[in-house]
Amino acid sequence: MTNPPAVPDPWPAPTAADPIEATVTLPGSKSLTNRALVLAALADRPSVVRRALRSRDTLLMAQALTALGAAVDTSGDDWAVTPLDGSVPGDRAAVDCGLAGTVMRFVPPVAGLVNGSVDFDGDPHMRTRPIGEVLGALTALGVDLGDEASGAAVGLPFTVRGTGSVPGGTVVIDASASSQFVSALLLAGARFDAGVDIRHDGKPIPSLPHIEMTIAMLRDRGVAVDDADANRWAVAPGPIRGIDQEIEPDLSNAAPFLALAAVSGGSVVVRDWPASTTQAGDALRDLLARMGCRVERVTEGLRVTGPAGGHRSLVGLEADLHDVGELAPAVAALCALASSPSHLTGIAHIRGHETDRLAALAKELGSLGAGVEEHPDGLTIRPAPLRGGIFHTYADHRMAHAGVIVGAAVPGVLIENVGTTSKTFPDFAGFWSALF
Ligand SMILES: O=C(O)C1=C[C@@H](OP(=O)(O)O)[C@@H](O)[C@H](O)C1
Ligand SMILES: C=C(OP(=O)(O)O)C(=O)O
Repeated sequence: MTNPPAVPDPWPAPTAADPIEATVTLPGSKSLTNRALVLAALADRPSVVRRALRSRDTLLMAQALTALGAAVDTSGDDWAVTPLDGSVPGDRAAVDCGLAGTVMRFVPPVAGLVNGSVDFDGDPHMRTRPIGEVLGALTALGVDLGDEASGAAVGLPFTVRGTGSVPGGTVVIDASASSQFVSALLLAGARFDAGVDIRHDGKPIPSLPHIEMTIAMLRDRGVAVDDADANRWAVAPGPIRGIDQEIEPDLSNAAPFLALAAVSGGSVVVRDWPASTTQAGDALRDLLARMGCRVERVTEGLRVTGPAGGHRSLVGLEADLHDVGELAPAVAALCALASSPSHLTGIAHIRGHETDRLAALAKELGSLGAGVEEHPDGLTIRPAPLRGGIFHTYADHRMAHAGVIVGAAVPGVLIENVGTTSKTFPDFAGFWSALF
């Protein structure tokens, strides 16, 4: 893999002098790639993950599964995966979770299924992201977390002492902080001796489309999942079939590109937009239409055309983003550029994402002049003239996306650490600049 050229820090976000007309082919979905890798590592035969996303989160996942004894060939666009062989090479392994929620939540249940100790840690901020419910559940399901010195582990760093099998069974968790808690247990659950039967007890679970994605991918591989009752999921014990899967483009990462059509009054086509999908990013079709964009399927993919006059003609949005919280930073940036007020609700949980996104959006959009009020579970955003300035990202790829959207409309926006976009997008700055 060739490294993208170095970009200055802070990085001057390009501003659209004219309506942008572009057709883009976006890299693969992070959520689909990392699920496909985990399932391939647990499968009964080799798999291929076609058009895999090559980014920090997915390479960390490939490294983690390799450390546990799988083989992942990441040399091309299609990644061949040889399943785990039952033992951690060298009996002890270290897993770097970086800032990837999917690595921190999805890999520990897998570590229980191999023989050997696995030490988990990650970026400094990762130590604050929630995981305690998954660790508590794993203990209840018979996994040894080996934390006799400190009592029950509640976050990074922690160690899983795998024995090669997990008894499994019934477990109750509170997944109101992250849908990934449920996905984590479901992904590995078929390989537990008794499978897994998960009940959620707590406030509503966010990001439900991501649980649907997990279930659909398990069923594609022959795993029986019972999701007939709300807040309960049961996976029968049995093999996970190794398959070839082509990864869809990342529809959440389509947000800044479609937003570029919206703010510039231009037209952007995202190639290969799936006809049906479990990706949360598909909600952009509805959200952008409600803000005044024309959204249509065309032969090549999905076309969004911004209103004549660009962002000054966008209307504000009343939206509950509970199911699609990862879209909130890009949507908030569009709302800051719109001509009427917006209320974004249902997203308390995004305070536990790569950074406290509600606080970060209020601060950074506010520092450029936007009228942003922060609530416990959302944001109110009122139209106000915006100005240039530094936009801090807090190591959050989606904060960088928010910053470039504002920068497309407002001259003089400087993105601090735009390189943080490498979490889910290779050379985002180069790709974005090429559109202006
Ligand atoms: O399972 C997944 O792939 C994801 C689930 C969601 O997490 P939360 O449920 O923590 O919001 C989403 O925001 C994240 O970007 C990816
Ligand atoms: C919340 C996100 O990521 P993670 O998978 O690290 O939770 C995100 O990408 O918006």
